[in-house]
Amino acid sequence: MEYAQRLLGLLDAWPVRVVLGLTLFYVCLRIALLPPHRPKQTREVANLPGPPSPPYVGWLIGNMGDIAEFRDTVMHPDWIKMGWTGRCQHIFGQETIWTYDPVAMGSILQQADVWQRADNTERLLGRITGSGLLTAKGADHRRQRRIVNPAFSTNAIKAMIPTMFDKADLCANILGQCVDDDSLEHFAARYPPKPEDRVAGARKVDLLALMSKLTQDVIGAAGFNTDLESLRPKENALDSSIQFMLNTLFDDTIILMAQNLFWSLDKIPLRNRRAMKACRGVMEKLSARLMRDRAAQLATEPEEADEDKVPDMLDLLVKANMAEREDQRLSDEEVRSQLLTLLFAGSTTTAGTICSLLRFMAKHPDIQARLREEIESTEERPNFETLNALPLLDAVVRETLRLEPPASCTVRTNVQDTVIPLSVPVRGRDGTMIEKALPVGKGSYVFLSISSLQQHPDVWGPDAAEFNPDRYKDPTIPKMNIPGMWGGLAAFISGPHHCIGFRLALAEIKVATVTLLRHFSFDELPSKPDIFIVMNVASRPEVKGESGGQMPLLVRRVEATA
Ligand code: HEM
Repeated sequence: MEYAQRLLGLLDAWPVRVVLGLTLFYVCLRIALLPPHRPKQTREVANLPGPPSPPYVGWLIGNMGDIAEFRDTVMHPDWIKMGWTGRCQHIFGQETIWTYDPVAMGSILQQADVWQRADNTERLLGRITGSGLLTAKGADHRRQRRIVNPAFSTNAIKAMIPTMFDKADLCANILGQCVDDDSLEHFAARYPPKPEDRVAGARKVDLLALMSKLTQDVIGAAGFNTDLESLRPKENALDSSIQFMLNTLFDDTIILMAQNLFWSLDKIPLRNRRAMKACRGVMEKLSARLMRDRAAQLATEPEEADEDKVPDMLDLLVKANMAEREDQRLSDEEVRSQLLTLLFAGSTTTAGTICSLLRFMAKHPDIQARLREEIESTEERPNFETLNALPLLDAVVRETLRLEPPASCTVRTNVQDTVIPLSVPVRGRDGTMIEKALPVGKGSYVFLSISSLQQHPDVWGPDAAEFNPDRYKDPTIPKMNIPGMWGGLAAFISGPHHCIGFRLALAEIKVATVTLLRHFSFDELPSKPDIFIVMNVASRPEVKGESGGQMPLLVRRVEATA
């Protein structure tokens, strides 16, 4: 009794109260924020190699420190050395398995019914695009994909090439004005040039801004037969809302991740949340107008006039909206979401890739000169076949997508206990080898690191980290079978969710490169800003010390350099 009274007496001391209060708060927080589901951890997963969690705050922040430090490649180089498959910890004790073993990745991506997109990825994408292809699952996904597929066939892409050149020419005109004329300086660069970047006959230009406008207009014109008017040297609501959203999306990374894990935090009105809502509002208004106009047009068009016409994306979507058979029909909401998905997924990824490619050209003037020579050896507007027959252009696009893929990773979670096949054995924490298969419990998160696979020296040679388009002359490269759709790369992944727009993207990147390199040369800025790629919805270039996405390069007219 006396002992209990002495213990209670201790509560009068304020340090004891503070410690007890904090402990109680921590316990309540852990209970309130328990992740939605915890996978059953198998012995083999527990034994996977991986970085230790930091002391004291391990449960709270996991290995986020390492992840944040390497936002561009996503996987910390020290982790890569630990094994092709391993495990790390996200915030709030969320365990994540990583792999860049090509056999494991291929098997996971192929079994889309067992391995689905992770809820948190879907929730984030769903806020932007609604219930389109990027978020649909199972039978819904198969139905949506079947309906949209014809708009991405080789024939459909061939028919889009002239439109792509029209838009690329318009883009080149604006770029020309930016180079020649001070009046467009505000349009050309996000930040004014430093004194050393003011070079006669050349201009600092933010190519990300321009390429984003170009790729939006290409989707508008080629996919929806509509001028979205992003490529105008004036404010455009669609472009501004997309850029504002992308620039704010990862403002509060930890809170955003927490919101994606816990529904209870979803209502915090962060700036990025408001930006997402505003952007979705602009895109929805636009898609409602597109649907209304096309439905009216289809209703008045005589049926037989359609015979030779390759249907565009909007045709297919609006017709599916009117279809009588349920397995061929898309609801109003699904059509709207599909439009948002195509507009969004189709522009951010491709714009980033064109920027990366131009920067590689700026860093490697010798390759830029060789590529320009190849481009000048062909006609002004090469057709689909000729575009694909330019070997250096193909190798440069491949090398760009290898080193800076717009989606540097993707995450999957399994709906049942299963086994992941491995082609590269892993040494476990206890020193034993995990050889051919990794049993995993239902609800595991697996992080598929596209970048790590695409930059591994065992696959691409000792100079894997370097930009070297000539590596593809060696027929033994890549040295492993990569689970991908094109060029021996994983950039467009494989399986039922592989990128539906990969042919369109490749054609668009090539058309833009041919047009821009014919007329302009690209150099790094003399002030040598530290440009790095950050994870966003799609990877995005930024400059150290400056806010928002941008790709500033020094641009001059080719005639001026001759
Ligand atoms: C360089 C450009 C591009 C790259 C590297 C790229 C990459 C990818 C990747 C990796 C995925 C799989 C995402 C996942 O499941 O985790 C994907 C899906 C998708 N992409 Fe692309 N993409 C590009 C351009 C485009 C374009 C131009 C469009 C359309 C106009 C597009 C539309 C889509 C759609 C709709 C999906 C969802 C497919 C499904 O789940 O069935 N992408 N893309």
